[in-house]
Amino acid sequence: MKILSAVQTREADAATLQYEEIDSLELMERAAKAFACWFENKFTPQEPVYIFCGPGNNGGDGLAVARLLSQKQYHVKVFVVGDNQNPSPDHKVNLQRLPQTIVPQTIRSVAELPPLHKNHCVIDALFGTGLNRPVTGLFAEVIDCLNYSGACITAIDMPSGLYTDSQTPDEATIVTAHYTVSFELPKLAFFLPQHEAFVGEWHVVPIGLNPAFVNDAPSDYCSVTIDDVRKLIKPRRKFSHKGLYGHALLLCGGYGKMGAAVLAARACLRSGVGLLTMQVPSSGYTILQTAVPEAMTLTDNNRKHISELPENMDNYSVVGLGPGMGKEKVTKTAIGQLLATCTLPMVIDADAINIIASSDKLKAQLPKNRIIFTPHPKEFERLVGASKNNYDRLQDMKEFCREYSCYICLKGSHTAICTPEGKVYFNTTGNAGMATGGTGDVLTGVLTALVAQGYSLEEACLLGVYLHGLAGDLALQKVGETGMIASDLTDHLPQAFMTLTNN
Ligand SMILES: NC(=O)C1=CN([C@@H]2O[C@H](COP(=O)(O)OP(=O)(O)OC[C@H]3O[C@@H](n4cnc5c(N)ncnc54)[C@H](OP(=O)(O)O)[C@@H]3O)[C@@H](O)[C@H]2O)[C@H](O)CC1
Ligand SMILES: [K+]
Repeated sequence: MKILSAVQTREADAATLQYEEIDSLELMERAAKAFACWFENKFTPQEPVYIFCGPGNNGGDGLAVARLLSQKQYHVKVFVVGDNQNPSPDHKVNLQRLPQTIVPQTIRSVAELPPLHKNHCVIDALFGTGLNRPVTGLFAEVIDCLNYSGACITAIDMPSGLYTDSQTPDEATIVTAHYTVSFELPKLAFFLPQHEAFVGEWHVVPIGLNPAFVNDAPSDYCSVTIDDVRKLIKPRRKFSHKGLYGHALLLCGGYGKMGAAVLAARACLRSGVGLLTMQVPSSGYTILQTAVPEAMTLTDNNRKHISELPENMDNYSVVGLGPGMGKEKVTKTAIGQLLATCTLPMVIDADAINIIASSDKLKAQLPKNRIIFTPHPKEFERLVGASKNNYDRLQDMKEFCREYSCYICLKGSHTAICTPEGKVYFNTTGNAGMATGGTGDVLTGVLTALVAQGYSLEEACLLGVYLHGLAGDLALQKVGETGMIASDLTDHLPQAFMTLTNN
């Protein structure tokens, strides 16, 4: 699903009005209906609904929603904040359309706010995509009171005060919504970790913006949906043999960290690879052969660390490396040799990223269009450098991927996948239970398996990251967040694949 900027959203509105020959009031009515429908499914009419409206079309939406909810027996109160000297035209019309039973109250100071408490439902319709400066003064005081009240806040389109697609200044006051219901498409701000407390749980509701306009609008940002990844799945052939599904090589593990190699190996096997060879330090031989009998195991001459490559690299279709590897000098030398000689695609994680990040010489050896990096934010910072904020981090990631013609899966709540062309896809599966040791090793195994099977690097990133999160979501239903461990993900990978293939 494409992510448009605030400016593009306005253009999409205008295009919709033009092509569908409707007026802006009708589009607002569609938006209000879509929001009200979501709201009715979420909240019963038992509790009073307090709607706080600003001067623009976001406020207009709030007024239209008030009318629609009151028709559905909700007990609605409307508060128009500020002197409302210059309401938008559609705000004005919807104010007049309020039924007589709703008498809007103007809020000119916080002393005029109604008492609010935990059981109240608040709808935030102060500002949406038209916000053009930090919220201060009366609006900021009102937002502080709403946040402090503990009431359940649902934001229309955007939590008021948060910028749609650029860094919100530090001094700004922002609604901390429990839910945000966004029109037609998600906003870039929803995918950045520092906004979690403001956006809450977000949902997208369709309002019928012109599909041709949305399709043609240039954007570097997309979110990944189940339909996007379903299309990528390559069905297995009836007359199949293991040779058709690639031979992966995983260079993983170190003394005391063989578990990382086991997790990556199991995930690789659970993701459909034809054959898997593990190269591990010799102390890991028995562990690997016992824990993962399906994998072939080669032992390194070094007892504790990976220090060399297998003799014949021609046997393999892809190399995955990093989990549990450590940063020993011998390992760095082996990675140097790999980058200098290997012509295979590579999935590079964990300490392999740290080793490359610490050496300009290794960075200069990175082959073009053959590498997927899977850093967590700290590894990313070591590889790419520190960024001022998370928007700058997205820019820095795009520049790095362009410069090195590589892919990056920046792991997080919405893992961001960046391509060498500078396109960024945000994943939409996964949960906080996955924030535990070893889940990254699982991702390395999944991606390596997909590349082995002939998926392009981009397809492997989109599908693999989605499946990894989906396995976490399926595990969540069985074990919950707190007790989840990385092995739960490998256990649920088969079901994740089945969810995408419907069998
Ligand atoms: N396609 C869609 O998604 C549709 C969305 N709709 C809704 O419309 C809003 C966007 O409406 P818009 O009128 O453009 O903007 P806002 O309502 O967000 O705010 C604009 C008004 O707010 C004033 N403003 C802006 N920033 C501040 C601030 N920091 N403090 C005080 N006042 C502020 C601005 O006044 P100016 O002084 O700048 O002139 C405007 O008065 C979108 O989010 C959806 O909710 C449509 O309903 C349907 C299509
Ligand atoms: K809002």
